[in-house]
Amino acid sequence: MSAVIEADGVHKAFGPTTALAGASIAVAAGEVVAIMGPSGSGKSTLLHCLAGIVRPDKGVVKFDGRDIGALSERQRSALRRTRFGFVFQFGQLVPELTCLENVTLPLRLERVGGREARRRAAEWLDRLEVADVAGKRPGEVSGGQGQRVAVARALVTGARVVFADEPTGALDSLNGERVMRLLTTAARETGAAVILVTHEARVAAYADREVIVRDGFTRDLAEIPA
Ligand SMILES: Nc1ncnc2c1ncn2[C@@H]1O[C@H](COP(=O)(O)OP(=O)(O)OP(=O)(O)O)[C@@H](O)[C@H]1O
Repeated sequence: MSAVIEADGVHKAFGPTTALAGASIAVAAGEVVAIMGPSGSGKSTLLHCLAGIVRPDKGVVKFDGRDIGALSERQRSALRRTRFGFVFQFGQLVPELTCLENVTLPLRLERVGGREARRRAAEWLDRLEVADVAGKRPGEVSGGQGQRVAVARALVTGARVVFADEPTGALDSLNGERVMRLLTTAARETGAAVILVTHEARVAAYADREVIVRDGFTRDLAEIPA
């Protein structure tokens, strides 16, 4: 498998707390991987290391075969903006902007012209079945609609990797499943890899593979004897 993103032997401590103690993972283009494990086991820290938000104390993170630890902060920030998409538990949409404007934002940051950015954003809202909320502000839409707008924003730039940290954590099961169905379908169509942190087996069921983090170590579920 040729990985689009991978971590090898990643260690990270916050003061006296060891969050990761040798975590490794490799995810291919178009693959959806669920990271599961007990609370405090290091799942979010692993996601943040893969996304170049947190710098590991030891170990390597590679995107497209390149060590992202060797990049400057500015280069890593450009990588996050242009190649990575993010969906968190609470959409983190900009409340003052309409849903359409929220989705155009990453394109405008890349200097895509206004008309083209609006066209592409509208297309993504449509794919995520939220075209009808384009003109509304995030405070005027439901939790499920807001998360679908957040998924559109994550994918609109042609992200190669989508990082989703408990993307359905604040939703009821029906809305959670709809978000997962649309996210995974869109990712498989575009060839984006999805790294999904979740507590819920029902959500992880949308992934191709599960990786378990326990006490800062990773284990591929396929490697654990039944
Ligand atoms: N910025 C930080 N400063 C100090 N300690 C931190 C920080 N981030 C994480 N930790 C600690 O590192 C460990 C792993 O945290 P992390 O958030 O990665 O776990 P998690 O598996 O995502 O947990 P949860 O499922 O509860 O969200 C925990 O003991 C946590 O308290």
